[in-house]
Amino acid sequence: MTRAVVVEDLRRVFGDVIAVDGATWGADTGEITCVLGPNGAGKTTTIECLEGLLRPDSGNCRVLGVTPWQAGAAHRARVGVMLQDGGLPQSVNAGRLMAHLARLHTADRAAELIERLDITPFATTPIRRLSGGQRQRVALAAALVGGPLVAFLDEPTAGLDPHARLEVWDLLRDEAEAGVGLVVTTHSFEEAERLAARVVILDRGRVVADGAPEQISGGGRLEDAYFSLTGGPRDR
Ligand SMILES: Nc1ncnc2c1ncn2[C@@H]1O[C@H](COP(=O)(O)OP(=O)(O)OP(=O)(O)O)[C@@H](O)[C@H]1O
Repeated sequence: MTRAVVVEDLRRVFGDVIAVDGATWGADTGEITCVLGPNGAGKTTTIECLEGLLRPDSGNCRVLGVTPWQAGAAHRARVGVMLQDGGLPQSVNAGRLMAHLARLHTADRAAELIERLDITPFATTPIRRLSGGQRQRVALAAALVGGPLVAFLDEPTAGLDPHARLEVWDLLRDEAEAGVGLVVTTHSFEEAERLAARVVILDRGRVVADGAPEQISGGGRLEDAYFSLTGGPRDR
């Protein structure tokens, strides 16, 4: 079976900084893979290679069997992307944006996602006027509106209030159950423990753990395993 996402011996440097240093891991459809790691561990750089926004210096990436930076429009329509800073146009409102994005895809989930993510109360407000959490919800809806087979979500619950976070977790579980492969970067152990079938921990550009959360934590807390694998807060 072709894996939804394959990262093979990936390496990407920026000048003197080695952002990703020979990382190998993968993710499957129908489940959530959470990618954790300290600031600067190489999570966003890896995800940007998988989205086709960056080319690695060496190694390989495949998404749905395709090399992302060589992929055409048909591939891009099957892949949802939520960037860390939202990457949203600022002067349109969420309702217009969702209607516009829906027209670019054959699937149209705009109305369903607006309802599900409780966007209606601010759907006519220009995006630049929205709160950080409201903008996050719009960015997530925009990533899922075309009904992707794989979605890359960079810290989708960062800055969300507890209610919105639970709504997003429910939505992501339902997406996975419907067969979507979700790759979610996060700094939340709770999020990884609650959502992930698989957890990948990066540290200094390398994979230091890859497996089911309970496998990595050995039946204890994921947080403890994370600190022991990444050196712990006092050692950094
Ligand atoms: N365009 C760039 N130019 C120079 N350095 C970069 C660039 N992009 C990333 N880096 C560096 O590469 C390293 C990895 O960054 P990356 O954003 O991938 O980390 P991250 O794991 O996503 O971190 P965070 O948890 O803070 O989002 C960092 O040291 C960062 O400063």
